[in-house]
Amino acid sequence: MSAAERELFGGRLRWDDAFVEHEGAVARLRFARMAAALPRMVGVVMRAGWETDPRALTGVVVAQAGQGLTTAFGLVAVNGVLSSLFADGPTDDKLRQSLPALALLALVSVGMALLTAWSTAMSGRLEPQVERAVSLRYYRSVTEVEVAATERPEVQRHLDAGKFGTDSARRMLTLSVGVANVVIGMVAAAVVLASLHWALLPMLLAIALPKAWGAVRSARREYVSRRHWVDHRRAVATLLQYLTMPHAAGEIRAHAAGSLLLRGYEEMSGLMETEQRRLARAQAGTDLVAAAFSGLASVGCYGVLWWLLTSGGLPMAVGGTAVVAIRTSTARLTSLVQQVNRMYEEMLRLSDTEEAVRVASGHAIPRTGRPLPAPVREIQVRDVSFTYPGATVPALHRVDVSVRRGEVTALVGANGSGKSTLARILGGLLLADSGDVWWVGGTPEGEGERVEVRDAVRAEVFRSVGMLTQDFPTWQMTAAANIAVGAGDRPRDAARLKEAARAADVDELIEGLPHGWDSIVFKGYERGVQLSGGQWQKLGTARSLYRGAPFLLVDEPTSALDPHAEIEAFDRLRTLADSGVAVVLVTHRLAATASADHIYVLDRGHIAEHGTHGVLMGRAGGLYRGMFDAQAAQYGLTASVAEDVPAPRDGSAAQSP
Ligand SMILES: Nc1ncnc2c1ncn2[C@@H]1O[C@H](COP(=O)(O)OP(=O)(O)OP(=O)(O)O)[C@@H](O)[C@H]1O
Repeated sequence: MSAAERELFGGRLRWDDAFVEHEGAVARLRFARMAAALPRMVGVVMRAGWETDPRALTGVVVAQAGQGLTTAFGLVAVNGVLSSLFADGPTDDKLRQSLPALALLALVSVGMALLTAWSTAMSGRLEPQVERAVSLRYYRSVTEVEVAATERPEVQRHLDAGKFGTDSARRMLTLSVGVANVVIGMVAAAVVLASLHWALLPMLLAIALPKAWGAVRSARREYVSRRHWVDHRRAVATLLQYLTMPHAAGEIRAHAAGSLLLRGYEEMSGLMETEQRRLARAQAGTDLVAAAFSGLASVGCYGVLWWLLTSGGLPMAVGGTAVVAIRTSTARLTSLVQQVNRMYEEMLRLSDTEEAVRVASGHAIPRTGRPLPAPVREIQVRDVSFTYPGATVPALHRVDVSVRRGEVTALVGANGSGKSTLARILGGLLLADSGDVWWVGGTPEGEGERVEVRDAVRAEVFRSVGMLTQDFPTWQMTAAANIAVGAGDRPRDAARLKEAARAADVDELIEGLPHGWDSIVFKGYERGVQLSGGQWQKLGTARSLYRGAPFLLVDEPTSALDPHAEIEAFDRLRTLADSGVAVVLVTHRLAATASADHIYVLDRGHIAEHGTHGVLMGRAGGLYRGMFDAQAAQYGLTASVAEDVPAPRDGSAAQSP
């Protein structure tokens, strides 16, 4: 382990053997399993090819088969030429007799060139399509995985490992075509050889086997090494990424973080070089052993040929053809070994992608279920507990919360008390470990039918929720796209886009940008501009409003806004609630919660208090009052002044859970 590894990542970044074993990676490496998996993986690639461009795939297959046949004809022609030349008689006659076979040889060369060109054109057309098909399958299944499942390290590792196999599909196709080409050629040569003399075939195999063994052994060694070093490799790549990230540029210079990162890179990549050296040495050793056995087999092969010729078991012409076939087959073999070696590695990566798709579908968000009541009146969280995978303490413990349309519900509490987790439970992103989350229908006057979120059509749940998370994504796309991405399941509606931007007070800003709505809100692009933190937050709010959902979950929506903008933003949320939307507001700004209809105070995953602002302030020694007074004191307000904040709309009593 390097010093940088300890300093920056707290310890050794290597997958241990037990984990790799547990993941089944080593089991998958066994030769027999790999040999069995090869046709399946080639099948995956071929199926993707057939689904995207059947004509191109047919073209490739026909061209390959044609090349094999052409090779066989070539050897027959060589045999014909040699038989004519070795026959008794005057040289002129022998040459004349060999002319038809020579003409066939010329024809074979032309045919081979045409078929190679056709195969190149067809596989060039097919390869990118196969890569796209496999990538789409992988990324589609990854985006359908339950959020909670993505938090589990064993699922995350599978999904991560699968990423590397998407372009392997393309390379697998190229290699499959190459290998098929060589194999067909060799099979053709083998058939011709076997028909000349049965003993020639085992000789060819004896030359081939040691090289194949060496190739598989080296590929396997490299794969195991790559699995062990995957975290380390990712960490090194991250260090380099930081160096060029625009938002890290300031710290990299002002805090000299750049020197620290570069030192880390130098040390850690040095360690990887040591591993590369080890692999190269091991590979050289394996190659030597394989070459030695293959060489011995070649000597034996030519010895047998010699004996056959001298003992009269083989005519001279057939011996000549055999030498040509062995020479070309050995050249083909070298290319085969190189390609199989690469194919084996690509196959391992592709099988990681296949495994990721399988794991992802095992944790996919269900597509079916009960439809939500229409209209939904409120969400009732009942006795809900939730622990993040790998955590020892529950993030939520036996929580009861009701969120109604037409009201602002505030969630407050110390850092880590569970507010964001509760918001994600409300939004259907996380499913409770125990307890229920009911989506209740009806009108303000009366409760209707109810559906538990696990049984519901989740797509309908997502359609009913707009959300602005604390760390919402800032897409490197246009301002318009950054809002429209709030409803990726609908065609873009320009009028509603403008309306959402106006409601979030960001319309004038966008229209004033050099390229207006088409400005890319990321510097570095030709139409790129840089937005401030507060401007981004307004854009994020516009995105959640564009969703137009009856439930709006906003997590610290004003943390980057100036005081005036903040007051306006909270006023707008109030207006939105008055229009019938359920607004769930997660915030530390307690001045803003004063006008909320209901406030839940979380403490280490429990609901410690709930009620209106007025009532919670009436609880001497209460958590809410303590937090509010602490904030008021920062502004130099006395308790009596602080109590002058707007009164809640109703006078409901404080309730304790
Ligand atoms: N993805 C996660 N994986 C594991 N634990 C998590 C994850 N997200 C949050 N936690 C843990 O769950 C607890 C509740 O976190 P949560 O983000 O809900 O708190 P919060 O009240 O929103 O905090 P803050 O005010 O700091 O945003 C914390 O102990 C936190 O460390």
